[in-house]
Amino acid sequence: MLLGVIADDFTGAGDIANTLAKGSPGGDGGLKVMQYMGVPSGSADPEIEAGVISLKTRTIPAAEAVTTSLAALSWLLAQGCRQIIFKYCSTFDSTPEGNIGPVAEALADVLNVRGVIACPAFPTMGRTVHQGHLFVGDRLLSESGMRNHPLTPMTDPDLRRWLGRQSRDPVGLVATGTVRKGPDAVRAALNAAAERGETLVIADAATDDDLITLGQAAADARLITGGSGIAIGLAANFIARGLASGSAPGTGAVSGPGVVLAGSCSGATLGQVERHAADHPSMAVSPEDVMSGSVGVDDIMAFFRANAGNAPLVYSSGSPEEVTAAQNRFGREKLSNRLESLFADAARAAADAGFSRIVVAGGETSGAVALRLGAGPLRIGAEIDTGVPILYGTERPVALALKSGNFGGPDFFVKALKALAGGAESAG
Ligand SMILES: Nc1ncnc2c1ncn2[C@@H]1O[C@H](COP(=O)(O)OP(=O)(O)OP(=O)(O)O)[C@@H](O)[C@H]1O
Ligand SMILES: O=C(O)[C@@H](O)C(=O)CO
Repeated sequence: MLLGVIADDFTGAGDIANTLAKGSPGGDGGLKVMQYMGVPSGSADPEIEAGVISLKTRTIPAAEAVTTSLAALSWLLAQGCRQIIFKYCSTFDSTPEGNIGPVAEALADVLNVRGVIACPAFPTMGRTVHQGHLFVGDRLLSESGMRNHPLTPMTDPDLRRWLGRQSRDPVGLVATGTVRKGPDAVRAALNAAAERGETLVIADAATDDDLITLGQAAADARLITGGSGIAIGLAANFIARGLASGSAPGTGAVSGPGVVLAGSCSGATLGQVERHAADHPSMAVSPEDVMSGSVGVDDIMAFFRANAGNAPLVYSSGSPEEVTAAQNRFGREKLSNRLESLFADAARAAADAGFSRIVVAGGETSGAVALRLGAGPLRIGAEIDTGVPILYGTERPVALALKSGNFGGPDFFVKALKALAGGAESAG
């Protein structure tokens, strides 16, 4: 294994696994990638060139996130990784307590590095960094839908300031002017930042070319942190050095019926739920239903069975106002845990009953589902929509699409179900 990724959520893990499997735009192919569910216990298949460990550490207490991420680091180093990426969200999802700063600094301490790139940019999805400020499309992060996120409301677009609140050491900046001078200038700026005692350094990037420059500058870096965009140029580094030969994402098809589970309340998911529910069977699960226990796995399974073949959707997604009201009533963590467990149990019961294509919306929700499914490490297939690959179970015959909240076009659920069936005509 050449490259190891520690991802703070499951959909983000799939996102970067997809980038590494595809390789650089117009390049010589990607790496052989496997996505692991949590820190694996045994050794990796020696064929695997990039191992992506999916953790669910984005919103847990910072100390626990650090411990789990360090365990992931040890496993990856034991597999021979020369380079480690800490993958977080392209919208920098975190709180003033963490977990990006504490985890990144702990990894840097173990690897004994300073002047580490921190770059969430993902220009294809409209996430760009200018003078250390994160934009979503043409709005500052704090003016995007992310300000209403149920778990990590992003209220400050100044990444140096936001990361500074979570970090022990001062946070640096490599701005566009330097990035556009090329990899040598970036390397020099990172070295200077390290000299000043800056462990983490926000790097500007507004285009894929900027990210490729950062990737070239980081060819020998032991640690890089960022969104999936930061990996765009990395497969090419290993291929250019003759360490990897360049390969294509895997293929496959799974034939059983499909289901869709949406626990994300992000803008894109709300639109996808509305669109899908307009012409497919759908079941809304409200926070009240879940907390009172009036709706459980048996009800969801009865709904799936009654609608097998018609792409049934179960969702809890609500508007920002509904989410806030429910959180105030039941407590944020308690409600999230109950909703996530219900979706996880429902997905497991569905897979046990032969529903072998499972589409999930939401990173936390996907994490809960994937851990409960027991599908083993996931093979990376073709990209369904930007940042969302098909994932094939290696220990049970299921195919998954784990979608980040704000990813995917309005018809994503149908598109994904068809893709999981190997490009079938109908979604059911
Ligand atoms: N109606 C609701 N009210 C309050 N919380 C909800 C509701 N529906 C879902 N949730 C919780 O909100 C959280 C949504 O997070 P999740 O990561 O799944 O989606 P997301 O944040 O949109 O996706 P991503 O992290 O990929 O951007 C989950 O913990 C989920 O259980
Ligand atoms: O970076 C992104 O936007 C996604 O991979 C993600 O992590 C959302 O949860």
